[in-house]
Amino acid sequence: MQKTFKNEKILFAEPLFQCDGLAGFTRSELYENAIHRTLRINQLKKEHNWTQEDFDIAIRCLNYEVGFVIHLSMFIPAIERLATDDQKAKWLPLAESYRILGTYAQTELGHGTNLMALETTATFDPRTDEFVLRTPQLSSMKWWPGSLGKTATHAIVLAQLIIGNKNYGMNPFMVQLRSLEDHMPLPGIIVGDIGAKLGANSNDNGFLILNDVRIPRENMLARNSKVTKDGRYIQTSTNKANYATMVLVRLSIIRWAEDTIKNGSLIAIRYSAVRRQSSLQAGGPEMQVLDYQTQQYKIFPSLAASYALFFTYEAMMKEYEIAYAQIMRGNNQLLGQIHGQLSGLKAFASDLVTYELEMCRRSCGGHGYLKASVVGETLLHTLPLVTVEGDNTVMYLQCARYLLKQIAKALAGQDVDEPTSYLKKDILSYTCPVQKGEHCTNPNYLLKIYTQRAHSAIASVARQLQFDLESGKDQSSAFNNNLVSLVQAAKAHCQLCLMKNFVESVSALERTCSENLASVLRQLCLYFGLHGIVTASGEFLESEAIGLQQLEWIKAEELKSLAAIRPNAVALVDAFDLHDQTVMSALGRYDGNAYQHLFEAAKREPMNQTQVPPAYYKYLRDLIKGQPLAKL
Ligand SMILES: CCCCCCCC/C=C\CCC/C=C/C(=O)SCCNC(=O)CCNC(=O)[C@H](O)C(C)(C)COP(=O)(O)OP(=O)(O)OC[C@H]1O[C@@H](n2cnc3c(N)ncnc32)[C@H](O)[C@@H]1OP(=O)(O)O
Ligand SMILES: Cc1cc2nc3c(=O)[nH]c(=O)nc-3n(C[C@H](O)[C@H](O)[C@H](O)COP(=O)(O)OP(=O)(O)OC[C@H]3O[C@@H](n4cnc5c(N)ncnc54)[C@H](O)[C@@H]3O)c2cc1C
Repeated sequence: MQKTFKNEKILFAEPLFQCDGLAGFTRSELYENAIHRTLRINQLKKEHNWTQEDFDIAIRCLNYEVGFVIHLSMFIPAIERLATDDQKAKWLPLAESYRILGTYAQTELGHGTNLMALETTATFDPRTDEFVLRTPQLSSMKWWPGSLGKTATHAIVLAQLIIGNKNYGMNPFMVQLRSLEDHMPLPGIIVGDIGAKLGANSNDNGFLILNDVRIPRENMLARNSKVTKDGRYIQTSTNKANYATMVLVRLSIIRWAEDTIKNGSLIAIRYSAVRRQSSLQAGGPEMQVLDYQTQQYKIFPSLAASYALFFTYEAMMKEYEIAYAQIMRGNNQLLGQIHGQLSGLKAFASDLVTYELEMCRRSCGGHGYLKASVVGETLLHTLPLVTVEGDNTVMYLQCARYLLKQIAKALAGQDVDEPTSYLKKDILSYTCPVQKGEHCTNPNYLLKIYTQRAHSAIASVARQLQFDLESGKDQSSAFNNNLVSLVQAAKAHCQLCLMKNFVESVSALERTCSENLASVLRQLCLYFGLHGIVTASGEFLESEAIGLQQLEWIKAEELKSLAAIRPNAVALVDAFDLHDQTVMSALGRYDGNAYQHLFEAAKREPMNQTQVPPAYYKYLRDLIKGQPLAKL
């Protein structure tokens, strides 16, 4: 599942990367530890000639609990995508050698989603051949960018470009924030950390106020548009190309989601295999809770989602690489497709894993509420994924906007993109492939059902929009009147994508792997498909992709699937090949000694380093001895 990290032993031999001790760290300690880790991984990379992929896998092995995440995942990719060749030659060597440390400063206190309304300005001053960057008001200050608070020496600031009295929209500007001599903020720069978050507190997300900060004209990243010395704005590519960095990060978030749900399902399944509680026969032996159908119903979706997201990430990486290669050659033909696909899939993947991680946590009973189980911490660290790189609702709507364009092309008899080729089919010619109970065991039949449901959802909302427009609603009112259905259509398309990638990937694997492995993967793929229909049965019925009889067969087959997966459940999470130090959970250790590891973790609890707590001497002693308490 995860390319086995041949350097795991090297990494986890060092105390710095042993995660037991992170509990109880203060924010400053977490922050410092994260920086220390990234720089040490960099040293290991040089010492052992690791590849960039090894470096990335090392960071994933540490659950991204490292420093400079934005520098690595956004600042450098943004230079690669938004800078001219000369600008790349200047800035990339500095960034790649950590001589400058960067962030991607787009979101403001008052705006995150609506990029068109960003308030930070960059006004061209032809007299000095400079841009003057300003934070006009409180709501304009940059707010949230990772590493901005205490680390970044530079930021790619997204600002409204003003020339004369004309606004040329959002453009990217390289701005130095701190001195490279003493790290102090430069004149006109006010920066700081925005405060503690629910999770990811090793990251110094920050705020930035720009008070008439001057930068040379050459600091506008000018791959897609530039300003000449005499103040002319020249657009060399679509402004949408300035959004390219976000597309890449949305792809990375799908893999982040895959990594977190693998951790969650591994913890839940391994713990459920060792936890014995209650018995079915009076006086009989206590059962492994993994044998309760309800426990399987709770956690096998996370197991199936782990594999589904793995296959979808692999497929989308290939799709992205093709699109990116074309875009970097100036051909933006695939930009709309990759944006629409990754907007929706980032939202669907992060929604899916945050829901399933909570189910994994609940399945661990009381111990799921201990930090030492880690499944709760994993959820906290995953929660931002439904917001970062675009709030999920807004991302679904971007995907829906893409789907509406595609179905309009399909209905006009024009070519459509491969991911939406199903919209060319005649929706009325569909017949449900499941005509007998045993048909439910065919993933390809299920795929046809998913396809019809997605097609129907998109066609339905397109018709409703058309009806609203013809009834006299203006474009934005008609759109707002159908947002819920648009999100529903985008989700239907994304769920189809996951199912399609799962079915096609297993089918491809069957040609090379053993029949035993093929049958296990087929079973999991089948379960993923059945469960998806059951959990959204209303939409599948509404679209007439299935009828009540089919739903009855599918629900029965889903429950049978649980029993079929049970014998392989532990092996399927072991196949993730995750080191105990990656999972970090006392409940999910490979040796299965959950109680021993829980007790070891409790003994490490700082409060247990003394037998008598300080509070005893302050408050309890007199109380217990019946002596009057001093005024508190
Ligand atoms: C090695 C270690 C690394 C580890 C890896 C870790 C991975 C990193 C994971 C987590 C880190 C995350 C840190 C967080 C970073 C951030 O959050 S950065 C800020 C992100 N902000 C957003 O995403 C803002 C969301 N809003 C938007 O994208 C836009 O405002 C919009 C909602 C899309 C609306 O766009 P716009 O205002 O322009 O208006 P529209 O009319 O909707 O769109 C106009 C046309 O542009 C097309 N479009 C829009 N966005 C994109 C895009 N991103 N790419 C391509 N094209 C885009 C849109 O389709 C319209 O086109 P059309 O006119 O042809 O239809
Ligand atoms: C941990 C973390 C790290 C981050 N790192 C960075 C970073 O490095 N750089 C950076 O620039 N930003 C960063 N961000 C900011 C992030 O990109 C924004 O928070 C995100 O884009 C959402 O925007 P918002 O916060 O303005 O939410 P809003 O858009 O204000 O969302 C609030 C509500 O309004 C709804 N809504 C908004 N617009 C619409 C619409 N058009 N239609 C329907 N509903 C709508 C949303 O669905 C949501 O329910 C980070 C955020 C977090 C939490």
